[in-house]
Amino acid sequence: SDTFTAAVYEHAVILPDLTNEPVSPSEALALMNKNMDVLEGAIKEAAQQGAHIIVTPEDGIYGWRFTRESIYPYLEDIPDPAVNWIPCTDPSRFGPAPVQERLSCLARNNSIYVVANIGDKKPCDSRDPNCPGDGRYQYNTDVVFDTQGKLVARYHKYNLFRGETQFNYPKEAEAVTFETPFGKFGIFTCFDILFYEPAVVLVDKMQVDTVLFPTAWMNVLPFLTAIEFHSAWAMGIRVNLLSANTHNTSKAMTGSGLFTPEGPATYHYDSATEEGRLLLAELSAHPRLSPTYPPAINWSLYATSIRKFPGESNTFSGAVRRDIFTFSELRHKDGNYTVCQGDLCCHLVYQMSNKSEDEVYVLGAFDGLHGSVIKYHWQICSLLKCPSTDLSTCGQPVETAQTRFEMFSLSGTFGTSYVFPEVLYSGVQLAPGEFKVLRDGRLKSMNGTSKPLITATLFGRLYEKDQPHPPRISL
Ligand SMILES: NC(=O)CCCC[C@@H]1SC[C@@H]2NC(=O)N[C@@H]21
Repeated sequence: SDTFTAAVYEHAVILPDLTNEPVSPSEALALMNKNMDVLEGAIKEAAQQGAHIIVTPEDGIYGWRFTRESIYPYLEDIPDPAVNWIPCTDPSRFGPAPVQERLSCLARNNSIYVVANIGDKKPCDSRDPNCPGDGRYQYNTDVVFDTQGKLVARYHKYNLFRGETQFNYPKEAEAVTFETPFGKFGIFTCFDILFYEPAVVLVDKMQVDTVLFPTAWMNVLPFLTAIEFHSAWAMGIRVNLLSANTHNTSKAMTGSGLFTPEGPATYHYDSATEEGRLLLAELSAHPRLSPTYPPAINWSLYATSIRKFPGESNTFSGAVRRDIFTFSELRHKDGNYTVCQGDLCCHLVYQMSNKSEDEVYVLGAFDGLHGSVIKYHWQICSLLKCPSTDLSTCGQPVETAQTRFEMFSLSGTFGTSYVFPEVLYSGVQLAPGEFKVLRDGRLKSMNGTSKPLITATLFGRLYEKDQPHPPRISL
């Protein structure tokens, strides 16, 4: 098929009680069944509306707040899909697997691919020098069941986020793919999206059409809210991304969407209620063959071709969380500015619709390692609203703005082809169809911004300059 209908469900996960003591297997299953009751409603609704595939979130079946011991009753042995297994029709083939059985039956009975995130356990012993002291590996795992209920994909999360001490790192990054009548799919989870393996490998080497992305993403302004970064990643790397976030406002987790190389097909962001939300859209099954598939971008062409940048003036340093940016204030209603840091020079031409005395915008540049334990290299050019007129606040989070722009054009001398274009409007809203990226690397508004602007950012990743991960320790 040329197109298919995809669904994601942002699920307000029912959490386990806060305890370090392991619960019994039946108590664990009772909690997981409560979550699967809700997911069942979403899966049935999606199937009724014609969806071919539905993605549910990371941690969506058992939540979080676990130790290595307390998550154990929630885990199942998940076999390699090569065994050709339909848990719905042969539930005890590999020992007790009630969660896989229920997910498989939901897929089979509703004729829909079901994507879920659960925990895998693999026993090991002293013949394996890396075997953890408690005799098992535990993995944060995505599973996919096809329309017959067959297990067709199993992916062990490679880039665990801080605090996921209940899980082990897999030895190697797994590039998991599977074919469907509506394109080739790849899968990874949450923090993985910021790294080369397996995310970029799936797109550039394995040439998947669509990435399945269960996530539990805490929003971080100004550059890493879920909808902002995930839509930018789909556009920058030019693939479909089906992103299902967990919904938990106290942890700033919200923001799911169906993102395409051309922009968001649909998205959801709700920091006010505790409701889940089902999203559906019709997407191209083979986006690379679509007439609207965007061309490859030379991200530094325009900025390096400017014969002489307008001189840098009045720059100052400011922190975006722990990253020290070089900023320059946009002092006038229109103009052009250049700001440099390290090997990166950022160039902005802009015209504001209204310049309010109460609002300050800056152009910022950052070229360096981000992160404390895992250090990975960012190159960022950003047009950014400051929270107040006090310049020392620039870089701190801001959710609302009043200033619209007649135009902006942002470019930079990036040393990478992996640059993700972000535009975020007041109220943490995306700007579908309102900006484009030119082949020479300029991020341009098309007819001005329809809403006030929080940030327009080119977020570059220099994967080859990332510091090696600290040892992937097994406990
Ligand atoms: N479950 C996960 O793996 C969450 C990791 C992604 C969260 C991203 S990484 C950088 C930002 N910091 C956050 O707290 N959220 C963002």
